[in-house]
Amino acid sequence: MSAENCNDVRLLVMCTNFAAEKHKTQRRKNVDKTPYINHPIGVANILSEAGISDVNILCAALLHDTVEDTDTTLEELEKEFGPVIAKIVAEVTDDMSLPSAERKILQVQHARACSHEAKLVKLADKLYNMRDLTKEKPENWTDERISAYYLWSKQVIDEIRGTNPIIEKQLDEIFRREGLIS
Ligand SMILES: Nc1nc2c(ncn2[C@@H]2O[C@H](COP(=O)(O)OP(=O)(O)O)[C@@H](OP(=O)(O)OP(=O)(O)O)[C@H]2O)c(=O)[nH]1
Ligand SMILES: [Mn+2]
Repeated sequence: MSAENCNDVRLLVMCTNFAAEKHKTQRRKNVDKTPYINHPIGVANILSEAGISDVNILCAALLHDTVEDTDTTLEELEKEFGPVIAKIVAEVTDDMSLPSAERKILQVQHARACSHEAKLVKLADKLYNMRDLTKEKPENWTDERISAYYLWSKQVIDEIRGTNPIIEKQLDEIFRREGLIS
């Protein structure tokens, strides 16, 4: 069954299954080595909780790290799930051939030009990762690296404010607690 003939529920299940297969050998960087798929599912859950019901956005959230972190290509996503979902994923995918520091600068520079759909996925991605950071330090991360992640996340978020008040309020609670806003 091709994506254009699918109902929304079918599409969501297909994307969840696709992401689970692609991330199946990956783990988060926490001590318990949580399965990586918890992250994309959690990002989609943040969006759903905030009232987002656009299936293309929720599917893009489920798939958002497949191209960056697995052998998945954008062409594959387009073939499986259509151009709308593939484009949102493309917008939130870093060029992994570049050094980490350069990717971080580019995220700040490119954030504002992203589509509304991609900005929503970005907000939820950063919220999930910062919540993880407040729960537990990733293995081998120094306090300085954690502080730098909060600071950089705020730089990205500051470029895309006005996208979703519910998620931005939750982000601001974290930034306030970290002393990055008053
Ligand atoms: N906080 C946290 N992050 C973890 C953990 N395990 C894996 N990650 C991933 O690590 C990335 C952040 O670590 P960095 O060191 O800054 O990433 P980098 O390798 O791409 O430079 C996030 O990627 P991302 O989702 O692509 O987002 P982004 O940071 O590129 O926005 C996040 O999903 C964990 O246990 N805690
Ligand atoms: Mn992510």
